[in-house]
Amino acid sequence: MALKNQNPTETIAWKSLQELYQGIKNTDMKKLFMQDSERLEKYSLKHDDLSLNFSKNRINDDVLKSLVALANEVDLQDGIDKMFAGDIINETENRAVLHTALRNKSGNAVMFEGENVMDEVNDTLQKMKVFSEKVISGNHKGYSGKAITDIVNIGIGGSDLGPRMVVDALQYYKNHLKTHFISNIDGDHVMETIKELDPETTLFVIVSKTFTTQETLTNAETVKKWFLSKGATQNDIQHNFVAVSTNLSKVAAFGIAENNIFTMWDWVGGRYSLWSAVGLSISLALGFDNFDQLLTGAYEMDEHFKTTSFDQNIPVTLALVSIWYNNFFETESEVVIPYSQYLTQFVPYLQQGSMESNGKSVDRDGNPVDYQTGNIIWGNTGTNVQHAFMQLVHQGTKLIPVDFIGFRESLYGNEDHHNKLMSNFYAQAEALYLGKAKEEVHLELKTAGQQDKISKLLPFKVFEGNKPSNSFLMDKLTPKNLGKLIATYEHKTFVQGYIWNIFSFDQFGVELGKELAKKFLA
Ligand SMILES: O=P(O)(O)OC[C@H]1O[C@H](O)[C@H](O)[C@@H](O)[C@@H]1O
Repeated sequence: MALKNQNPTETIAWKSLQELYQGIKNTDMKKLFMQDSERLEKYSLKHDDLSLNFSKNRINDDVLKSLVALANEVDLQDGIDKMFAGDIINETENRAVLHTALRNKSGNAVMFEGENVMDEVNDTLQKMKVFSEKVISGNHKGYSGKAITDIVNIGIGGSDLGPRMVVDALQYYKNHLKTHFISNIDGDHVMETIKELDPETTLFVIVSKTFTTQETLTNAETVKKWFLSKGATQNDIQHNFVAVSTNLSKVAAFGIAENNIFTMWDWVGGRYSLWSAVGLSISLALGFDNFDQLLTGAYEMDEHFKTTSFDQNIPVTLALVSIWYNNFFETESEVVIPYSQYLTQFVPYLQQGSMESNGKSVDRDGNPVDYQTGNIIWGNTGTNVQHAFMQLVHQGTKLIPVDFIGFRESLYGNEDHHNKLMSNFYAQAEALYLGKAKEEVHLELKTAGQQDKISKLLPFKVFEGNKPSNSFLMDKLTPKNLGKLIATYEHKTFVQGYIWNIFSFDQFGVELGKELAKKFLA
């Protein structure tokens, strides 16, 4: 069944949010904290060791109630249920959206077109497990009989960003296999990556849902030529090349043996596909058990998302608060700052997930929307960003809500570093919230004996404050916690797209450039 079609701006809740916005837009959050001694506790949500503190936002109980009322008025629960049930909610492509089935650990069936998709999902997972174990143990040999030492993932977009990010984020858990990612059509990318590789001991994983993507096919052909030029034969391809795709005939035409194809399905969107065989590089690099833990974490977040009331629901709250700024404060972007160097690739990954999903300007009826949809997502890791772009967030003219992501423990246990890292994590949220008033700056300069400079320097040293942020905290960066975090943002994206009354699961906006590039090439 199709998703409901409801212009969010015509709801009663939207109107009351507009009124509430007028009342609260300039309210100092310090005042809100003073008025309610339980604010921090009330505006924090927990799921196992993951907590979300969203108290430093320009919201109060009335705003939250109206945001939840908005979700109810557009019948968000119906949308959630339809997604999990395998309804054709990707209507423009006539597809179900079932990435949640890929991590369904409940043991329950997920029916699509009269069949339980879990049978095929589990078969593919089993195939990934067996294959990964064979490669890791050295039992799977390259064409000349040597064990594999290097894995090269060739894919782009969702067939690159997810596996690349997870392998990088969880490198602490990695085995001896070296992993490389080739995505760009830029020939220097492929040449730079393969120059040190030994064709005898390298396994190429070609990942393309459609197997028609120009970048991936060009890179795969280049790599195949290189492989064949190094003394390998056509028949050797079966030992050193595998593919992940829905397009079995195209993969076969490339020369990859049927047994070396890992299937995926139309109901998995590219940007939601790391949980499928698209995650083969993850399972190879980290071992299948770690991949499975990633799935478990995502599954646990799915359960939370599906069954928790909206006012206690982490992805829903995150989405609603984001809509509050995007549509009422008219902020344009959100910055995401993980305090872990391991999460360097997290924002590029989120950018595709969020911006390719919700960068739409017609509603589910095909009419232009007259309100803002997809946010611009950007960011990088703390503390690096404090020495780069945070100046603009603290003192620039734009209001930019921030998501901070931190961990209570580091992986190597270096307390000195971790304490310093986390003191910065807390300090940034606090600085954005508190700011620094004129009086404070005045006193500071006076105490420093710089009275003569006060009149000149004071305005430059003032921090307006009252800038919003959410803070995520988890115990440690584990495969399971990463799975939860990714699923949280996936569901946030879904909720936003649902409320904005747009289709989040197509991406026609990428096509025009592709078509024109073909013309230019000709
Ligand atoms: O996996 P593929 O079919 O090669 O697609 C790779 C990527 O390219 C497309 O243009 C889309 O924008 C992405 O959503 C997709 O992930």
